[in-house]
Amino acid sequence: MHDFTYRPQSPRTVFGAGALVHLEREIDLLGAQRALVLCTPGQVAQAQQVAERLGARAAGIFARAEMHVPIEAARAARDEARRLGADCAVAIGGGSTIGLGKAIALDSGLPILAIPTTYAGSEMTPIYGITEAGLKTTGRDARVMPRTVIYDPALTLPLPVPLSMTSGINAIAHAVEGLYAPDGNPIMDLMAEEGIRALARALPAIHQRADDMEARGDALYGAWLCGSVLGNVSVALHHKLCHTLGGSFKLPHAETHTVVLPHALAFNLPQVPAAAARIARALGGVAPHTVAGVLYDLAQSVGAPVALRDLGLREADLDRACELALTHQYPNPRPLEKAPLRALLQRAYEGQRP
Ligand SMILES: NC(=O)C1=CN([C@@H]2O[C@H](COP(=O)(O)OP(=O)(O)OC[C@H]3O[C@@H](n4cnc5c(N)ncnc54)[C@H](OP(=O)(O)O)[C@@H]3O)[C@@H](O)[C@H]2O)C=CC1
Ligand SMILES: O=C(O)/C=C\C(=O)CC(=O)O
Repeated sequence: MHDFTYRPQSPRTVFGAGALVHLEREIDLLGAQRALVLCTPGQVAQAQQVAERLGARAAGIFARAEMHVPIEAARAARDEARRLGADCAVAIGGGSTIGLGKAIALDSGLPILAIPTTYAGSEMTPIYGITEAGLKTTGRDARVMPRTVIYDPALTLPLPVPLSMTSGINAIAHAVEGLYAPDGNPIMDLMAEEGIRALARALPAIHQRADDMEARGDALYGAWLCGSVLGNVSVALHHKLCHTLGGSFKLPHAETHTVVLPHALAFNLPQVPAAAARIARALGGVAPHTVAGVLYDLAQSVGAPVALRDLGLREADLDRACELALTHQYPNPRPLEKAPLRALLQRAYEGQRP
């Protein structure tokens, strides 16, 4: 029996190969005249392409986005936006660049137009994260949700294959946890299942051929769906573990999601049969009790990491990681207890197949 409350939250979304040509139209629709373009230091060429397209409406480029949005970068970007009189920010890049745009918006309400070039999904969420003195704070605020998102698969062609694989699995993780979220709903379930299906199809194809435009489009379509799920529901143990490992042990974001997902899913699986059935369908009709192992195999088959020890975590850190994951718990279908959680972390550390 369905029982839910749903208030859709979604930016205006423009999707298609070559969709960047619609940038000027979308800036017009925002009523903006001076756009500050944001990017990471390595993506200045793409940012310049955007600035050239905007011509006189480009206020400048701020190329200091970095992972987990250090407060210093957020303050510098806010100052730059103010100094240049920017009336919108165009964030071209992955979750780090879009996160920087969100940090500006949180403070100033500046509208953001996001052009994602990874599959992390931040562009579809009202979730922000800012790191100060080594501590990452996350929150939800409608002000940080991008007003417009342009998805152009052509812009993802240069995304290196290893990052494409882990970023895609980061997106799958949003959908997996959306399927057992206490505030989920039937629309989110459909989007989550279809998002997992699209990414599970696309990643092996991109692994085979990085410039497969069809597969790049499929992966970005999956990222849109999975990001939308993240934007509308709560997340659970899996995301908590990844935020702990990323925030306190500086593990890389997408790779950590990739390693942890099969283990967190195996932990919750007995409690979530309906979610398992949908994931199983999305993965090609496998047996529902095998989905955690199938996701592990997917990661391994596309050359993605499967062990936390290969991401730089020390075995001596596992006890502390377990303690941290038990504090300020996210709602989870299976209650968290120390011994099984510590065992989960050990298996993820060693890279055992669940
Ligand atoms: N708030 C939310 O809802 C969400 C937030 N996040 C946050 O986002 C961050 C992670 O985002 P993620 O997307 O995984 O990674 P990043 O945005 O950090 O991108 C990773 C790297 O990818 C490279 N890159 C990006 N796009 C391209 C491209 N088209 N071609 C070549 N290289 C490219 C960049 O390299 P270079 O450095 O060389 O420029 C960049 O450093 C984390 O801080 C995470 O917490 C993630 C998901 C959701
Ligand atoms: O940490 C943030 O910036 C907010 C959410 C996420 O990173 C989601 C995720 O873990 O992929």
